[in-house]
Amino acid sequence: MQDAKALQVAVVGTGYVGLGTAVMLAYLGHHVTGVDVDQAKIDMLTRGELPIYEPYLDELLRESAPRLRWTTDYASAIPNADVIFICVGTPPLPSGQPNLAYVAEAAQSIARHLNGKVQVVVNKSTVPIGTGDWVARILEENAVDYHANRYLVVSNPEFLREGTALHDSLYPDRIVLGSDSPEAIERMAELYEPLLSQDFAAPVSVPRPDCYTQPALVKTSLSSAEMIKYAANAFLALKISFANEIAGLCERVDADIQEVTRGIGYDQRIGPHFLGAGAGWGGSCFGKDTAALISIGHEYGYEMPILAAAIEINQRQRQLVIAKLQQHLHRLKGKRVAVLGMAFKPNTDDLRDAPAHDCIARLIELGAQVVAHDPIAMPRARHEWRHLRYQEAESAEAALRGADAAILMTEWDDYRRIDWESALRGMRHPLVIDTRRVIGHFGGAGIVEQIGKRPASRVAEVTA
Ligand SMILES: NC(=O)C1=CN([C@@H]2O[C@H](COP(=O)(O)OP(=O)(O)OC[C@H]3O[C@@H](n4cnc5c(N)ncnc54)[C@H](O)[C@@H]3O)[C@@H](O)[C@H]2O)C=CC1
Ligand SMILES: O=C(O)[C@H]1O[C@H](OP(=O)(O)OP(=O)(O)OC[C@H]2O[C@@H](n3ccc(=O)[nH]c3=O)[C@H](O)[C@@H]2O)[C@H](O)[C@@H](O)[C@@H]1O
Repeated sequence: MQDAKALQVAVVGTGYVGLGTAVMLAYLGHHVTGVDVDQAKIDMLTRGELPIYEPYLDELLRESAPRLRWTTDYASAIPNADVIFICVGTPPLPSGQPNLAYVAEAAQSIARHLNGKVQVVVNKSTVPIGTGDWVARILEENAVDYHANRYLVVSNPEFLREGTALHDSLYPDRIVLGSDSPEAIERMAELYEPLLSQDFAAPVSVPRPDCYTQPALVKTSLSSAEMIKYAANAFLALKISFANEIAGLCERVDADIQEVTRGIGYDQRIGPHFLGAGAGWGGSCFGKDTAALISIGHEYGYEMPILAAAIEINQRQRQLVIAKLQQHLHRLKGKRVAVLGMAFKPNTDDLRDAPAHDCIARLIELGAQVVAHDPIAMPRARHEWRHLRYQEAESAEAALRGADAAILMTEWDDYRRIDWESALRGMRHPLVIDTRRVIGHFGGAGIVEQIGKRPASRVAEVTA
């Protein structure tokens, strides 16, 4: 716990972002009430159980428990709050625009319980530019006892990644505070003061990373902060798509994308991160946010061809996995294909827009028999992917046994520990499409094909 002035905080929405925010702020010493409309989620949290899998969340939740409370009742959370965070979902509509219905509902519910003293309402959800002003209007129209200049709106975008959410919350590169009210920015800086301080005492459960540097505090207008979030995600998605595009050419010109990205990554203007070629990006945000940015551009008659290309390349990567299987096996009908990894990335059980989903769906469409495994996400997939007819395997090795081919979709550490030479020997046809560069040097019998690798070493065919 830190020595900062403790503020009363309400966090509306207890998904990845809401939980990360609530637990981090409680650790900083603030008194936090998490509000959600999902009674089952609130019941779980009240019992000390977690609705999602996220490393370190359990430990930090327990460490901060005395300052955390969970409820579905806005009336018990909002009136006393100095700062109110909106962390509800903004999922994509078929048009590409984000669905702002949950933000609107949350803002209306908050408005009904504002108390007339100065309260800061913070948008942490990813929302189109202009939403902060729109939320301010909702507060104004729905506040029971409205006082001008009492409800200050701030955009404080979230940059956490699933799987490392607590590290990203406690040790961010930057904190962006966008508001047209200096008073609101001041209160937010007060809230984050412990994180910005040299003496920040890191929690035992989430140790400070070796490369830690103090976060930058970026103060901007409301609109710039909203734009920063979209621009950041779009740029990261773009980097990955760029690496994937170069990877395709590498395969054709006898180069290796991993060597190429290592070579360009040392250039400080480029940097080594987010150049991992493979099955492309997935998850709940890159697809949604690139589509949203394009749709915002459309509203202003402004085309964004780079983003459109990034999305197209990303879709192509998912198809590439199946194409590689077809190159080797020709017809997939009746073939048994092992799918290793279902979550969109390791260390999470989040399945939203996971590349594995589209690959499994396509394999089933082509008549293949799919046997899938994921160390953490299988129970969730049982429910969320019940429309897909695949079999579950109790282990990766069991999935591989007797398979005609395997596709490795998520780079879980468990898959690095597999004895690949022996696993390939147990397959009916020893072929693995390793989309995440999990399998290291391979000299056994079989074919390990990796994305963006020169053909000579891509096919390691050695007779046993
Ligand atoms: N998942 C991630 O890693 C990140 C997400 N974001 C953004 O943060 C926002 C939230 O994302 P997630 O946490 O993934 O969402 P989520 O879908 O996991 O959770 C949203 C929560 O809000 C609750 N909710 C919906 N309407 C409500 C209402 N009226 N009152 C109270 N609770 C309500 C839902 O029941 C749910 O528990 C989105 O805009 C997303 O783009 C930003 C950075 C990272
Ligand atoms: O707005 C959000 O929701 C978040 O979106 C991403 O975080 P997240 O989606 O949780 O995970 P990432 O680590 O960014 O991975 C996204 C996808 O890109 C893929 N990826 C990532 C890196 C890479 O080099 N190559 C690559 O294909 C991953 O496998 C995954 O499918 C951003 O990294 C966060 O900063 C942001 O807050």
